[in-house]
Amino acid sequence: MNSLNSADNQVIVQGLSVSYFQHKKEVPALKEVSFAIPRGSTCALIGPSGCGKSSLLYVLSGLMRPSGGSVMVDGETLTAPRLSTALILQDYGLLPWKKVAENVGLGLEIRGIKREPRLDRVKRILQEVGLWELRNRYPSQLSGGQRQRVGIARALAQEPDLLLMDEPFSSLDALTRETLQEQLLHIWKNKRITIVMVTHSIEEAIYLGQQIIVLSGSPGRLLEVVSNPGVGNADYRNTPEFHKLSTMLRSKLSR
Ligand SMILES: Nc1ncnc2c1ncn2[C@@H]1O[C@H](COP(=O)(O)OP(=O)(O)OP(=O)(O)O)[C@@H](O)[C@H]1O
Repeated sequence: MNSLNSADNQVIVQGLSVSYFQHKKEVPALKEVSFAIPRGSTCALIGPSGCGKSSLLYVLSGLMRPSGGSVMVDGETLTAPRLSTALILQDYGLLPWKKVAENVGLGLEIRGIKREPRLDRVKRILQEVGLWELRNRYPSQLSGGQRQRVGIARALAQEPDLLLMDEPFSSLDALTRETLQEQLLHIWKNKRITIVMVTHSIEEAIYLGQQIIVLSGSPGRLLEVVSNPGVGNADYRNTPEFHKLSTMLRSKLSR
């Protein structure tokens, strides 16, 4: 694991605990978790259902406050959402009454970016993710994979330096999922933004996460930070290294 204090880290999580309150009773979701995420790297969060992966992502987004410990992003303690952090939720959060291009430009509109530069940026992003032809469709007229790409395009339109994704490809069929995983790697290689994703899939975590944060069962504690330098290598899925990691993570999570 890289040093928690290194200036190369964009995100530093230290002694982080998260609790919910139900009927005035504290329900711990995460307990004293510490790790760091280097700038421009990819990180996958895995662990059993209910171990606090989504809660951790919400805290990293600044939308949820921890009950203990701290999160630093770019050297500053996070106390509110940052403009350059984008969060993609499981249902993509698209507005059904707005067309693809309007959905992608939504965040920019909310931030008061003028029509002309906004439309320029939306066009560029839609072309980048191969959605320009579909710009006038409504979300209901798209496939699940296309909808997910609109969600990604909307996040990229913000020009984030930190992209947080909660199980981004979980509802997609295997082939569409692999295509989008490739596309995400392509975006990451071009833009070198920091990407943190929650996933239930061990294979997805290995394919996409240069660092894999493994959490134990509820309340989630840090079990291990696995370094995975093969991410982005050609044909990584078919390498012995990939299969070895997959066996290792499977055995860790089944204990
Ligand atoms: N709003 C809430 N109120 C009370 N408890 C909650 C709330 N949201 C989540 N929890 C609890 O906190 C714990 C962590 O939930 P979280 O959704 O972060 O886990 P997760 O690892 O993302 O789960 P999954 O893999 O099933 O999506 C769970 O025990 C869950 O029941």
